[in-house]
Amino acid sequence: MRLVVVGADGRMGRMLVRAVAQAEGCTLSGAIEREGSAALGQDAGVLAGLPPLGVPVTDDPLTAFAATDGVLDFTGPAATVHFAELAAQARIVHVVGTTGLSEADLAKLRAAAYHARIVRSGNMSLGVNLVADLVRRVAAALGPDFDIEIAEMHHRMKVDAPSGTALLLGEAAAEGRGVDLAEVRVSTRDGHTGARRPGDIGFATLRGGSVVGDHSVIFAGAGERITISHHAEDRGLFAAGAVRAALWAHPKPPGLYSMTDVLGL
Ligand SMILES: NC(=O)C1=CN([C@@H]2O[C@H](COP(=O)(O)OP(=O)(O)OC[C@H]3O[C@@H](n4cnc5c(N)ncnc54)[C@H](OP(=O)(O)O)[C@@H]3O)[C@@H](O)[C@H]2O)C=CC1
Ligand SMILES: O=C(O)C1=N[C@H](C(=O)O)C[C@H](O)C1
Repeated sequence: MRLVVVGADGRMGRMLVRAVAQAEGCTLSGAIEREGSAALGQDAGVLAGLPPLGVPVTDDPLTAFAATDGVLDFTGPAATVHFAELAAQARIVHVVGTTGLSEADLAKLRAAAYHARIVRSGNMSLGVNLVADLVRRVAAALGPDFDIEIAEMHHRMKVDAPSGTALLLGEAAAEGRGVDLAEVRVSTRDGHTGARRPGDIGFATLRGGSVVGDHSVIFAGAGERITISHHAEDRGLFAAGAVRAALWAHPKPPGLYSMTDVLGL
């Protein structure tokens, strides 16, 4: 399968280039960065710390998408919406790891999925998706007597909050409880907040250093507390998941899929 990496000079972009180069059955057919990027013209393999792959970074996604089977996209919301339109026109696979997408962005992805095969997840690792399944079942089993709080910590350069993974875990908890996350989500607390509203799902965001991704879902009851945690130690996890998602989606009909579909959970 031919794959293009967009945002090829980013933290995840470089990991994706490595994962594609090392995956059986995949070749890197293009590497994209934005206009004016210092990475333009450089070999994507060399940028990723590999021997040259003969794939220079360009700012021309249209040409790259016309000669590929799929695109791996861990960039930013505006770029991802743009790439989704181009991937739909080219009828290719679009793996979206980008987080911080708004409801309007998601609606555009849903529209693009009439023509493209899109796999989107706030976290592409097997471990987090297994944890989400566990959280859904624990939330259903414990019921509303247990308060649910989700804590996350990421590196100092992360720009969106709560993390995509925290929201994915929140969705799982809400689903287990049979409620809509939007109705019960509390993302900030500051000042005289009053007592906790029963049924709320709270989020706490920490940022600092080089943390790849830590998440904990806390079920706090009267006299006992259950904590389910995941610690990502290497971004290679997410890149491997993205390549797996692209290979999985290649023969599928157009649609919007998740890692739960890819992993068969
Ligand atoms: N779902 C998952 O499993 C994971 C998701 N993520 C998400 O992936 C995203 C990227 O994270 P990370 O790699 O750390 O961020 P980086 O900022 O390191 O990388 C993003 C890259 O995309 C580039 N980019 C942005 N806009 C465009 C554009 N229009 N055209 C081409 N390139 C563009 C950026 O260039 P420039 O610097 O010039 O803006 C940058 O090189 C985030 O949303 C993050 O939350 C991260 C890890 C795992
Ligand atoms: O920005 C990151 O780094 C990460 N983003 C994703 C998220 O928002 O959950 C996944 C992972 O935790 C790393």
